[in-house]
Amino acid sequence: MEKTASFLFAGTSFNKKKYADEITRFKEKKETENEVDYLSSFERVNPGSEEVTVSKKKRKRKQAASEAVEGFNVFKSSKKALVISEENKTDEGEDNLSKEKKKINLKLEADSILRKQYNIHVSGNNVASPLKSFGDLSSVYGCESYLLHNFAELGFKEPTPIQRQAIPVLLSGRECFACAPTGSGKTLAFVSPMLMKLKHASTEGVRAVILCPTRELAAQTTRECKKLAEGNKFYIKLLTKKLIRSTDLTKLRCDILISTPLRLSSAIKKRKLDLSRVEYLVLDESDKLFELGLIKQIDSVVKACSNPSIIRSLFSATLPDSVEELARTIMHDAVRVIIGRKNTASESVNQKLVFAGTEEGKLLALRQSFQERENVVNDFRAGKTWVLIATDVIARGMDFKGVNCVINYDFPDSAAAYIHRIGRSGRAGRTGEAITFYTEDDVPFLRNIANVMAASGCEVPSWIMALRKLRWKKHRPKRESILTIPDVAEE
Ligand SMILES: Nc1ncnc2c1ncn2[C@@H]1O[C@H](COP(=O)(O)OP(=O)(O)OP(=O)(O)O)[C@@H](O)[C@H]1O
Repeated sequence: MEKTASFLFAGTSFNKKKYADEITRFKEKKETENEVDYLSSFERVNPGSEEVTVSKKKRKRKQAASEAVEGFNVFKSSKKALVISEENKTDEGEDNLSKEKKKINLKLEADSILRKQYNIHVSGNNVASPLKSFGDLSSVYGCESYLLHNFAELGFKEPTPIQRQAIPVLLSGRECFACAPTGSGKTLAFVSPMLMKLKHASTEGVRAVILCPTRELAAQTTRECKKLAEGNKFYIKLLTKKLIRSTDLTKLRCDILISTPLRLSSAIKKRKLDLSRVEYLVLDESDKLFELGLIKQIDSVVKACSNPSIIRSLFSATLPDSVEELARTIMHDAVRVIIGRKNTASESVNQKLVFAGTEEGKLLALRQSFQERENVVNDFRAGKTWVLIATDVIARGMDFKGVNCVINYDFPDSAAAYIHRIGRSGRAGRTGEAITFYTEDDVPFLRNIANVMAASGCEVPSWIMALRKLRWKKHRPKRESILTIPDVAEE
């Protein structure tokens, strides 16, 4: 396993003279336009200063990344690239060579068009072609019919953009960093290639591991895996306390094991769970998993998955540069897949900011937002909508189909927290709404949310955009216990 930090973009030298026309075309769409970097820029603010600084290293890497856009470097540095050897310099050889070259160019062009159509941005060498349809899975990759049947049963007609690109990348045996909006079908994007590659049920040991930051998400992912694997006898297991107590983990036979980092790392340590045969490791909501509290456990899982040909992948709707840098130290020749603009909120969520003034004002504003919204009340009465009062524990990954509005009662702690919270609505192509209450205490941090809103096309008052960007600080509201039933005296 390599330990350098830069192999993702290694070998991306580029003949600028030769591809001058293409460079001009691609320059119109610089990498910086594709990535909204507020997540990383917050982390790069010098402590004690309010100015955002962009390091030289970052600029250099961005430059390298922008040169690794769809196709050109692929052609240039591909192992399959055409090398005119002495033997090939015969007429016949050159003829074959130019035919082959033409074929490759046509394929690259078709890939490029498809990626543009679905807002897919890739970096890396020899990136597999995006899927034109789910049908490509059987015609190109020999997918068994049960999986396509399951897609149809679940009502999935077309692959979503992340599925179009991440599935072929993983099927071609490459490691992958993937960043795509909330609710855009990332689960299927990492589960399907696993099912296709694992083919038949395990006879011994654990073959694939999916790590999720919360127990609720791990349970949901297990359900999704089982739905997709229906018709094939895979052993898909959620690592629960019960499983740990009732099973000899040294003999666990499992195709896909889903767990939270703490549970898995303790099973490795205390119950001698062997992960040396694991062929696939997915870190879902990877930026959360790479946060300080979990990093030790992730490290022990990554170490335990010692199979040298393991394929690791990272999926999230938010992927700060710091996480990519860290992940790059463990990943090999990874492909980076970004859908739309990196670290942006889902465009199908209509986001609003509501000034509530004070803590008490928030409760009033909450009540008002329901009194004003007759339809919502009617829908609620009819059981069409429901209210879920939640903390950040279910802010990530949870897929509740009926949720059409998220209210951020307390201001989120980070842009990532905001993006994931509001992403509980507006999923799988449906529209949603997000309302964020803010008080006087929150005003210094408003600009951070406003940036996310503006980047996903929502209107933001110009005075908010004129505020200074500030490093995000945790500032928990201080309040008495609250009642959702109005006081009689208030009426
Ligand atoms: N190809 C598809 N066509 C239609 N719906 C799909 C497709 N793939 C997945 N879905 C549905 O989209 C919804 C969201 O998928 P999923 O939970 O995987 O999103 P996600 O990208 O992981 O979101 P988050 O970042 O919030 O975790 C699910 O209800 C899933 O069943």
